[in-house]
Amino acid sequence: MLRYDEKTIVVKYGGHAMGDPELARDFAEDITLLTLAGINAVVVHGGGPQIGNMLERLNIKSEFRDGLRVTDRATVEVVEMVLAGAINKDIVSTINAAGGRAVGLCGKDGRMVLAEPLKRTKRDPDSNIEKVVDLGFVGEPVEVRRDVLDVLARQEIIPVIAPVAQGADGETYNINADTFAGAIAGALGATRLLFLTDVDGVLGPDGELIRELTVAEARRLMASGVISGGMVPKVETCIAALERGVEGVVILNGKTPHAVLLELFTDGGAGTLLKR
Ligand SMILES: Nc1ncnc2c1ncn2[C@@H]1O[C@H](COP(=O)(O)OP(=O)(O)O)[C@@H](O)[C@H]1O
Ligand SMILES: CC(=O)N[C@@H](CCC(=O)OP(=O)(O)O)C(=O)O
Repeated sequence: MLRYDEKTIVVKYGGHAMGDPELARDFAEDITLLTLAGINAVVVHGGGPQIGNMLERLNIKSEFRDGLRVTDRATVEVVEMVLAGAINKDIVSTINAAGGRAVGLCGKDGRMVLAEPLKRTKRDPDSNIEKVVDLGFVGEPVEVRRDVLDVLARQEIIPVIAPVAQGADGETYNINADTFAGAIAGALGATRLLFLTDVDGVLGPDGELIRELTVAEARRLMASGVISGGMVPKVETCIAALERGVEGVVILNGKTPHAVLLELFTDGGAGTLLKR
């Protein structure tokens, strides 16, 4: 349940939670209401399935490794077009229609987020040597400047942010939206970080919803493969956010009408609450 002194809430709106116009209106109304109530609501969105559709229409093959899209130059162009273009403006329009004032941004705007190429290594099972996994233009946020968001918050303008950012090398990087949302929440000192996805939360080995999950349990479920695919970067981000001091980190179903208000204003909340 939301406390009176909580001011900044970051909501990650996943690509799988989008698509239904009625649910999109509910989401926009929830975000607008939070802002009217004096809360700085910040939206970070994804769009993985929508990028996939566009790549398919353009006949560009795409593959994921451990939940991240391998991103070559042609792919990053499409990623920026779909995320910072179509999806970002769609969410801005829906919030504006609900009576809020939204501004669409990506990490490049105002040099909000500086990206570095993601360095990920994996142990080769045959040789037992750590090898660098090359994901191309996949980035990680290494610096976040909050001043652009502070200016907007003072005017009660809702930032809607696409997870695309520039590197010091001037290149455009594709950042996993969960990771990006975690970095924004950390920089803002947000008290809550909500992940809206297409499942009720983290599901256990028998498909049951886990209402509360400690960091140690989450790590066990990732190691055993119960948590896999796109849920991995989400849970890893939750753990990092908890370590950075974000108090409430929740994964919930964005396909539930008014999921955000339900989570914040009912006793039991919804979805999976991650705890230290
Ligand atoms: N243990 C798990 N519990 C819930 N979902 C899981 C689990 N393991 C893997 N997943 C997958 O993770 C998906 C959510 O991640 P993702 O597809 O990246 O969503 P989003 O687009 O919202 O970020 C679920 O739809 C499900 O297929
Ligand atoms: C590096 C990487 O994988 N980037 C993601 C960015 C979008 C995203 O994360 O969208 P969802 O939240 O809807 O999954 C991608 O290209 O799909």
